[in-house]
Amino acid sequence: MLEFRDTITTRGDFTLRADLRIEPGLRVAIIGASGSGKSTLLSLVGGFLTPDQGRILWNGQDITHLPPGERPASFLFQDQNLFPHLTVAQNVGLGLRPDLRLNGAQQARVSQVLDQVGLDGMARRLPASLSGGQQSRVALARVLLRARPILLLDEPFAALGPALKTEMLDLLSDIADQTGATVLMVTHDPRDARAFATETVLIQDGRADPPTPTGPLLDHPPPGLRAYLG
Ligand SMILES: Nc1ncnc2c1ncn2[C@@H]1O[C@H](COP(=O)(O)OP(=O)(O)OP(=O)(O)O)[C@@H](O)[C@H]1O
Repeated sequence: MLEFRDTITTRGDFTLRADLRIEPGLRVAIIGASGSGKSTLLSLVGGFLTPDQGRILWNGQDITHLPPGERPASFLFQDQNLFPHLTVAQNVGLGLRPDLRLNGAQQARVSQVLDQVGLDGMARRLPASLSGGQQSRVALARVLLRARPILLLDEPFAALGPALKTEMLDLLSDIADQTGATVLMVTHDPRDARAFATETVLIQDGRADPPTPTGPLLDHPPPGLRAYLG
């Protein structure tokens, strides 16, 4: 279980408070207006930010001050953080060893996850020679390989068209099923939240609310969310 215990985080004039729990294996959407603190919440889990007060726990362990590399989390950004000078296989292999000295078994595992995300035959290509959807698949293959218990996604597929986005969300669901990961996904699109997330954390007025079931929240949004959804 992921817990925010009375955290208070300030960034300039902005303050975000969070006191909530997320059950293991849950898929959660993070929604809220622009600038409400969605990326801030993810950064607190990923270790890129530390709260001024309060604690963050994973399965009872205090991770508040752990550096990002020691957190139980993988991060997927919109730009997919691929290295342009590395091949598809190397970009994925980074998930296992940052120095890319993979042994035979590790190389075989890279091929296996590339197959799983539909990129067989593309191992030696460079990211620039791939479509946007294929680049997303490379990033997902790396996530699959790392198999961290928490997956943090900051609008990962916002640049893709609707059909491709649905395809990627389905693939992400499969990966979450396979790894049993707890997934926190920032999205501006309520359809993504409905399609992917069992529960949703709403951020408004400087506070991240505990997760509530996505369907009822979007069917009967509180006034602030209704204004945001339009
Ligand atoms: N490095 C920073 N220094 C000062 N203030 C910051 C910094 N980064 C973010 N902020 C402020 O923190 C607040 C929350 O930012 P955050 O990026 O978490 O919002 P968001 O909900 O993810 O926004 P968006 O939907 O536009 O991406 C904003 O008011 C922003 O101006």
